[in-house]
Amino acid sequence: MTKKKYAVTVAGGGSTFTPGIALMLLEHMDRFPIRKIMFYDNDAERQEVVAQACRIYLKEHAPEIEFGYTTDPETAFTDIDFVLAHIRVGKYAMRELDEKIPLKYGVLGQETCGPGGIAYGMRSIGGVIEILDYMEQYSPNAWMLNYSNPAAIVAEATRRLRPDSKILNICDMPIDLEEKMADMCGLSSRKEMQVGYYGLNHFGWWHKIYDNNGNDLMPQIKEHMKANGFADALSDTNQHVDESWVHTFQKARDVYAVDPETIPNTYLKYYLFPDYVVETSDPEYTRANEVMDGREKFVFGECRRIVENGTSKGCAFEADAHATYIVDLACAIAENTQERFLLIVPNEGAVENFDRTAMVEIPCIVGCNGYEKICQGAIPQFQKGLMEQQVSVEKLTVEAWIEGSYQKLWQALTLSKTVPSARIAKLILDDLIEANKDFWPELK
Ligand SMILES: NC(=O)c1ccc[n+]([C@@H]2O[C@H](COP(=O)([O-])OP(=O)(O)OC[C@H]3O[C@@H](n4cnc5c(N)ncnc54)[C@H](O)[C@@H]3O)[C@@H](O)[C@H]2O)c1
Ligand SMILES: O=P(O)(O)OC[C@H]1O[C@H](O[C@H]2[C@H](O)[C@@H](O)[C@@H](O)O[C@@H]2CO)[C@H](O)[C@@H](O)[C@@H]1O
Ligand SMILES: [Mn+2]
Repeated sequence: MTKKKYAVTVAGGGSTFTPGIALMLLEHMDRFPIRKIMFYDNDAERQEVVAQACRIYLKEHAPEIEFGYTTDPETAFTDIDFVLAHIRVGKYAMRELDEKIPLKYGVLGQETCGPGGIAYGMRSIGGVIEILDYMEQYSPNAWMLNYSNPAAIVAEATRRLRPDSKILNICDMPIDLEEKMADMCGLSSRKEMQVGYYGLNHFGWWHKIYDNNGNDLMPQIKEHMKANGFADALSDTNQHVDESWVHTFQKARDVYAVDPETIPNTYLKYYLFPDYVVETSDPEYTRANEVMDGREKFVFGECRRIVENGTSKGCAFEADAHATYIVDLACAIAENTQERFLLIVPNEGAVENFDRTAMVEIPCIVGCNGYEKICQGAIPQFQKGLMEQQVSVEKLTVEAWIEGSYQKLWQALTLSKTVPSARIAKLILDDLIEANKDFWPELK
């Protein structure tokens, strides 16, 4: 029997991740056959560069795949099976402001955490909902696999505004960290482990890790965490080589020390050590600058070279190894594989002693009808306390966006563990409003 072939739209066609994901899709055609790839972006000029290069690559490596790119929603979303969504509303220029504005007031500046994450959330909600609506209008049976950030706020917004939509919100940070933990245990892949995990996106903990024979791997992993955090297991791929990421993996040792019973997500450093993050930040040169000078220059330079040469031969692009989870997830839906993934889903009792309406990141089993949650039981007081504060920040942000409420956004910023007072929260908020006037709803 011939296997069904799928049509995929990449939303955020001009993303720095698009070439790596396109190459990765080609590498996995044996298990996820593709008949059409379409790129969609609302920045025609930016997308053009990436798309022209990918067109050449695809023609040379998979000419049987129909390829197109567009800024027209109907063309982008008609006759498709999956939307892979990685948009960045406001692009790096706004990420830079998200990071630099809080630093002016001695508060950390980060893409998805603290005030920067809240500001980015206020921009992303509308963009992601718009794409979801296009997908439902033109391909009502399609699924959206969303990894546009800040995933926690985007997921809460989709829960509130589009509760019945076919969208799975997922993050690749736990995947990367699980690969590192598998490496610490001498396993060749995270797929040789079964994990228990609970939290919010970029705010969670592993509480159980077994190998496929049921042996407890936590003692071994804890030894590594105690000594060097995740730094013992730096990936041998070319990802995360930037110094700032290496520091993050090392700093996980101190984050782990706060609760040695669990293994923390690296993002907890922003909430548990915000003073350290501020002290080690350069307010003139943040991660956005690093990415613009590094990944963005590299990707766009390489795309332009392919177009100039008229061939992709000798190009430096590689399939994004970490992104294979996207194919795993698409296959789980398309072929009912019932594979386990950490997804960001409505709690509804899966974390027993936590807000039922929270969007939690927990293991789920995925098949053709969506996901089933795996209960994680009751969580300890420390994690519960932190999560209650952070989930309230995320919920208030979404409420502020829906209601156009200045008051609620001020409360969200004030409640963030990264912000010292309501006074500082207000100063940051007023600067963010000015910077985001082209993107946020008007706040009253
Ligand atoms: N969840 C995860 O684990 C994970 C991992 C990596 C990256 N990401 C996310 O992927 C996204 C892309 O990251 P990047 O660094 O490549 O950014 P990028 O700026 O290079 O690409 C984003 C693209 O989205 C486009 N865009 C913005 N708003 C849009 C809209 N409303 N409709 C259509 N297109 C729109 C931009 O024009 C741009 O081309 C970000 O949201 C990032 O945070 C998530
Ligand atoms: O600062 P950036 O733009 O380099 O990265 C921010 C993103 O970091 C995480 O994603 C990593 C991922 O963990 C890794 O496996 C690989 O694919 O690179 C990604 C980007 O560096 C995080 O999960 C994302 O949400 C962030 O956007
Ligand atoms: Mn993430």
